[in-house]
Amino acid sequence: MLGLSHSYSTLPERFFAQVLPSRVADPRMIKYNRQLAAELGPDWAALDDTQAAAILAGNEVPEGAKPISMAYAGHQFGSFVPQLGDGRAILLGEVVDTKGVRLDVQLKGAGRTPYSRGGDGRAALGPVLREYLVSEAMHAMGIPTTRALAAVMTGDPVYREMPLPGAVLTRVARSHVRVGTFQFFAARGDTEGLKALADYVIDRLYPEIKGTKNPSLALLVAVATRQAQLVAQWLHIGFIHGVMNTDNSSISGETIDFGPCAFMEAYNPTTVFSSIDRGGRYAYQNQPGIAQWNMARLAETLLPLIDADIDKSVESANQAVIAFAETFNTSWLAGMRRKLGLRTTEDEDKALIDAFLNVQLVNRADFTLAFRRLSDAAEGPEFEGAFLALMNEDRASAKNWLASWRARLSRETMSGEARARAMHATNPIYIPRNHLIEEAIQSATQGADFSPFETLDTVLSHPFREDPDVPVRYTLPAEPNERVLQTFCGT
Ligand SMILES: Nc1ncnc2c1ncn2[C@@H]1O[C@H](COP(=O)(O)OP(=O)(O)OP(=O)(O)O)[C@@H](O)[C@H]1O
Ligand SMILES: [Mg+2]
Repeated sequence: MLGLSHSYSTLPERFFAQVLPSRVADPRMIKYNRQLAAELGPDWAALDDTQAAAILAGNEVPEGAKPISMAYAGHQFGSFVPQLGDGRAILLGEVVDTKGVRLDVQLKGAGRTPYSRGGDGRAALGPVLREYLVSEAMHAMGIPTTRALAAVMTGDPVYREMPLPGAVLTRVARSHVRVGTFQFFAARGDTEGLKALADYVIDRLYPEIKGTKNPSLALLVAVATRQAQLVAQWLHIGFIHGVMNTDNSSISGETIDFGPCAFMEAYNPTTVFSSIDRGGRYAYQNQPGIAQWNMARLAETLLPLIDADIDKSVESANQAVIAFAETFNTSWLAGMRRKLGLRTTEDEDKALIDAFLNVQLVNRADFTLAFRRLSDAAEGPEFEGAFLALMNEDRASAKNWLASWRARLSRETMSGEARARAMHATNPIYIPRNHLIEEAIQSATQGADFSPFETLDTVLSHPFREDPDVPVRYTLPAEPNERVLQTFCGT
């Protein structure tokens, strides 16, 4: 008994399709996330790898499961597609975890569904490993995200440009409802459906809103707030989502869909990796604007629920969308102050931060290491060596900036040691660097060797604690010959 329950399938039938996972040839566990399994409950923790593989590859439908795929729509690269839905994802059910939080347990890559359109319903091993590693790394860095409970090999090939090993990822989320789920009903003029969906997510994700004067407006404000905070956190660690379509924008405010995501190394705000993002729509610096655009699309769907008077509705919704910018700016600035070791606030801090980013830009410095080695330097000027070694193009600019930073620090009361500790707890040393992920994927795909994946997963589980036993290459940007210039959408 895995304690599966089913709140989403109490919604009207048009919200989802009942569908069973397709059988696979030879399920084999790559990695069962036992820590997360324990959070789901003792029955999940008690599964051995073979039992878990059979269930999480979809071959054995556990007692109490009622598998469904969810309907949704979405704007993809700005164009509206009225009918998407889980084309390869199947929700086994929900579990109330040991902390009392209701979580979706969903198989991604579990076979065709009524929403598959032309697709095969499957996932290749590479994207499954990428999603596992990056989503768990995000979690370890304290960023709201879907989690990875398991990666299982199916024993069946999937055909992309070539045959590749197939795999299934088990994803755990506070909810898989997306902006695109609201759009699905709005596009059909289905106000009743919208109301039922809004009530559902308020009940499950935003219970504090229940009983307020205008719950639909409060919902918009709450989602926009979480999205603004989320994207600020992405920018703080150099994360580029890569495919911020409205169907990949979560109502719970979790990071979802790690298809073409990647981390920026040398700081450059125009960085793009995704092979399908040719216009750079989802570049690093565009992410807040795009998230706000996505919130405008959510706002449009909620208009009929906000006020019977459409003008009033538009006015309130507009304000909520405009407020996104302020929430984002506040979150971004607060996080950047933490990254610089500042506790107090001064008006010129934004300029100090921008100047630091500019020093990184002109020096083509690694964004992650620049902040980490600055954290080391917080102990005192004698620890500046490693920081300055990153600044090879215009070291004078880095030295000047350090002087202005130290002048700013002199107006704070924290000791250098305490500041270094605080900065080390917010500036990661280990991030999922693209070439390390690629290396893990290559050796798993080509040589069935999962040890680089295992090692990387372990290293990424302690992003803020530098471990002298971990080889230094896990902290370094790619060498020119290792550089990954593109990531490919995981379909
Ligand atoms: N191999 C596939 N077979 C069928 N449908 C697919 C496949 N890959 C993607 N899709 C569908 O195409 C749409 C957009 O794909 P996208 O890459 O955003 O999603 P995804 O990575 O499958 O899923 P998610 O957003 O759930 O992480 C979704 O409706 C998705 O279910
Ligand atoms: Mg998606």
